[in-house]
Amino acid sequence: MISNRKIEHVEICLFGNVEGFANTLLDDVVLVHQAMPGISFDDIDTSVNFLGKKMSAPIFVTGMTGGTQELGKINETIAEAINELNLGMGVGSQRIAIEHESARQSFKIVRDKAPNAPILANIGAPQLAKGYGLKELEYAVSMIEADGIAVHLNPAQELFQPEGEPEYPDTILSSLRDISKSLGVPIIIKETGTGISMETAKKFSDIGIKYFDVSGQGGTSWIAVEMVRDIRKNHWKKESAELFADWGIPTAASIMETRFAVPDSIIMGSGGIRNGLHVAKAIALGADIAGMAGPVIKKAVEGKDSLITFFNKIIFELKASMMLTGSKNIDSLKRTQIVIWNKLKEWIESRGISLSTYEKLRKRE
Ligand SMILES: CC(C)CCOP(=O)(O)OP(=O)(O)O
Ligand SMILES: [Mg+2]
Repeated sequence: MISNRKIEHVEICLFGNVEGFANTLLDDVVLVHQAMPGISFDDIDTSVNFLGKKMSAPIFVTGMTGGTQELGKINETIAEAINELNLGMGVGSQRIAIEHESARQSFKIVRDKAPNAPILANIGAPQLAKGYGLKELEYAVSMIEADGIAVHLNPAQELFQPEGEPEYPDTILSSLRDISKSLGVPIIIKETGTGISMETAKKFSDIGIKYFDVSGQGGTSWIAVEMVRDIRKNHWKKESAELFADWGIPTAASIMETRFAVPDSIIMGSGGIRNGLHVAKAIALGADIAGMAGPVIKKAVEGKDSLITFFNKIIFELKASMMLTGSKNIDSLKRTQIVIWNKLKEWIESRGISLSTYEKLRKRE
């Protein structure tokens, strides 16, 4: 029963050991301190526009859950918090709500509680290879009056999921190209903890899709989540899942690869973003906004106030990073001076990305 998988996913993300298998490489990005910042803390403006709507800060809760009454409660708490703070959020895969009418309210509650926020619908790419088309994506969007839809790419997770569907034929690309022409809202290509490469970003920009949620390695490992499910079921894949638990492209590298491959893309830097300094680094490195999931759901189950306190801490840390780099707003943060060293420098050199070329793209010159 699909709802069992939905509940297991959340329970494992909350209480399981599914992080720390890998590294975002954000530690290899240093924001250069400016001792004479030229701005005062209270003058800092963290607002951004995303999906045609204004957010108070470049912080987006990426799609996680939905499908049952209790999972709907989590969506409700997150929606109340992002509504109060003028942030944005996505929902978890709506496949369950397309297949079961009873699951719809757990997603609809998000728009009810956040009437003006930028909100993303969510469908998995495997379903596009198994008959889903414009009708299903339009239904997912209309269910929550979404401003866009995240199509999640999760081949690694499907490979190790006991009941997984590791089916990613190129027909998904032609189907998305056709759907994007009539859908009416943008399609965001969203990875799920293993990151987007230059080659993958290019495949989607070639069909006119330029929104990416990179969801790189370094946060929740969805291979590890499915490994836990394999172990519980004593599934033969469990040991192989452990071998691949740290598979993927580190978040910092994936932001750079996507920006380099598609200079005019809109990038959500996500995967292991845990604090406001990570948010600032992701944006300085080349993302337009930052995405968070794991830490948000952990606070959401403590209640709205706990989640709001958490977001306020993140926003303070973002503003502190902006103060100490002399960045008065998010556009200037995108152009602030950075150092890229250690493993991240080795990664981009071995991938043929020239730092001088990248600097121009990063600063949108
Ligand atoms: C997107 C992923 C991180 C979580 C959902 O994976 P899933 O295969 O259970 O999603 P579906 O219900 O769409 O198959
Ligand atoms: Mg799936």
